[in-house]
Amino acid sequence: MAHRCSLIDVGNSTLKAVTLEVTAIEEAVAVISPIRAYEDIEQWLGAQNNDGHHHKVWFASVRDDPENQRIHDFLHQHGMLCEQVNTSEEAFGIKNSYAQVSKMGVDRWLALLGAELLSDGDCLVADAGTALTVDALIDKQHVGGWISPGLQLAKDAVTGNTRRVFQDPQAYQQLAFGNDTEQCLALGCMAQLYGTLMVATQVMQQQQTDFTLIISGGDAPLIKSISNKLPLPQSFIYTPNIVILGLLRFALADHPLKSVQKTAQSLVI
Ligand SMILES: Nc1ncnc2c1ncn2[C@@H]1O[C@H](COP(=O)(O)OP(=O)(O)OP(=O)(O)O)[C@@H](O)[C@H]1O
Ligand SMILES: CC(C)(CO)[C@@H](O)C(=O)NCCC(=O)O
Repeated sequence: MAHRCSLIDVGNSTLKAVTLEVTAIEEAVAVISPIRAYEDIEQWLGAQNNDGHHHKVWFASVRDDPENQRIHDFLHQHGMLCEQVNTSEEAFGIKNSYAQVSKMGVDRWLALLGAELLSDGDCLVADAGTALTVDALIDKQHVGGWISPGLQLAKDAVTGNTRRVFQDPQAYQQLAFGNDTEQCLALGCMAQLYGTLMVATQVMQQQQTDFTLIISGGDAPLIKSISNKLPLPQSFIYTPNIVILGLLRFALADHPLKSVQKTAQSLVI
């Protein structure tokens, strides 16, 4: 019999949530109404749960406990089972490199676990969200990573600490020099984002030549739009939300890896 489960990724700026219909026969999964706004989560969860069927929620968050507790309390009040996923030393055969694993953001850990659903071999996982994180995975071992400002944060850092630099909301999809303030700032911060990816690729190449670069997060479409101008590895993949794919592994932990990979490829959120 089919049952439902929901996956919730509480990021620094936005929340992403999706409900899956899991069928026992084909182990296929259908997506139901994804959302992005933290304020909408209670109404959304209420709507997912109104058929009275068994409903489990897999939840990961990089926010503070009071914000997480609010979601836990709501789920508890509505009789929904909730499993919070945290960063660990090892999961699904993938090993963490942190000496203190609890310090690593669960979004980075889930990105590494999700990467295996898109690429069978070694990979460099970039999540271009509020922060830009890059993490390297070789032979199922997390080698290490970087945390740097995301595109919007980088622009805010400059305008927040200067008097005469301003930004506009326009997306500049080019690798070029600018000719006015807003354009110089936008193109400069984009170049910083691309530069981080290019240097990460070079550092990875010192250890492994055959790997896939996976680019995810809210700014992945912008990076994709000029990827033909970047010296990136031969093999690269764009995916909207790799953190949700990490959660999918836990939700479908008893399904064969191949069918979870198939689900991951059809999961657009
Ligand atoms: N519809 C959108 N809503 C919010 N941000 C968007 C949207 N489309 C693109 N962006 C870009 O995505 C970035 C935020 O990415 P994302 O939504 O992945 O962040 P997040 O999950 O809150 O952050 P993080 O992954 O660091 O926790 C912003 O810097 C912005 O430039
Ligand atoms: C780096 C961010 C902010 C990226 O979302 C998150 O993963 C986080 O809060 N990390 C904690 C520090 C660490 O990962 O080492």
